[in-house]
Amino acid sequence: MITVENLSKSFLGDTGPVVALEDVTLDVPTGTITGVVGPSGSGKSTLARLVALQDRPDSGVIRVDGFNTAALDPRRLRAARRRIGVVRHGDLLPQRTAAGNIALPLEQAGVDGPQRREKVGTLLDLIGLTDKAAFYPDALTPGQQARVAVARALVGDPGLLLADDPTKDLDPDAEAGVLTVLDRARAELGSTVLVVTDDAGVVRRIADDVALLEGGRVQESGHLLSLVQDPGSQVAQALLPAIDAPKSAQARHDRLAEVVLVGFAAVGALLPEATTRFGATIAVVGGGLTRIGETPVARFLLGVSGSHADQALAWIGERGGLVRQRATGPQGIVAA
Ligand SMILES: Nc1ncnc2c1ncn2[C@@H]1O[C@H](COP(=O)(O)OP(=O)(O)OP(=O)(O)O)[C@@H](O)[C@H]1O
Repeated sequence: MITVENLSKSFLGDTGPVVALEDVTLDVPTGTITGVVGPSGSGKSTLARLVALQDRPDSGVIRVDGFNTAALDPRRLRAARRRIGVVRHGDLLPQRTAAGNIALPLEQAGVDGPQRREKVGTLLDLIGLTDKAAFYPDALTPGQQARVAVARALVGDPGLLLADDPTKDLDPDAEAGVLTVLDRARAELGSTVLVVTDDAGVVRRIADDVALLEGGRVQESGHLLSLVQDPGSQVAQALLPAIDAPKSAQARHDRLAEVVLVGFAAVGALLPEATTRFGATIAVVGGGLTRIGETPVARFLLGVSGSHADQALAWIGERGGLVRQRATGPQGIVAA
């Protein structure tokens, strides 16, 4: 179990100190995937280096299995580092096969042959590369190499799997393959995973929890599916489809409302049912549909017309849709 409390870190830049992280506290619940997402320069890689115990904070504490790592002697610090499986890109040993690369940390730890083979076999299966066990890195695609790097980081059963930008430079298929592996590590091995990325799509695809980092500070954090249903959430703004409807389209309706719908039932059935029940005309004027993990989530700008338009919107709200009316009159919240 790794905890991160009140971390701050500055560097000396060309024109003075640069604050990379300021008072960052992060909860990475056991057995979940937490995504830290933020723009370039927000401090993500600095945070990843500190969590990997490759660098020290100016202040704040990182605890591994309850121990404050700042107070550990060099031997214990090395042991704490081994509890964190860091996915390292592009440094597979070219003279070792895929299996040999995955096995290396076990060899270094003195694990015997049969145990090594069993563990490496399990991980090759997890990353879908059992048939490529004897291939050398240069015979693997970049996506396959990235999956081998994840397996190597997992081989010591780390308390935390840490991946800084795990889909960097990969094409969409290879990216999906790496994210599937991280997802399977959580689901099948019970791994606790921290992913640092500037790609909202990575967070949408695999994260249970999210922290939004900006200017070295955590702006918002929490359970992803809860945050997207929070009308004031910056995470929702960053991760849900943008609402971009032309003014002319907006003018044609009695009511305009932003609606967030979560889950198959809500996304598939609420709007058609509201149409039938209230005799309203409901048009999707803007926004779109996405997925958070396996859950479909829609953010639409709806144009609603008819004498029961308000009732239709209130009814959608009562059934769990988050409805914010943008009205042609004064703006108000119909239901939340
Ligand atoms: N070794 C360093 N020396 C000086 N400044 C640094 C150093 N490392 C990071 N910084 C600065 O700290 C801030 C945070 O950098 P960091 O690399 O952690 O951000 P990031 O979110 O990972 O960005 P990117 O996605 O572009 O890698 C930036 O202003 C960066 O220029």
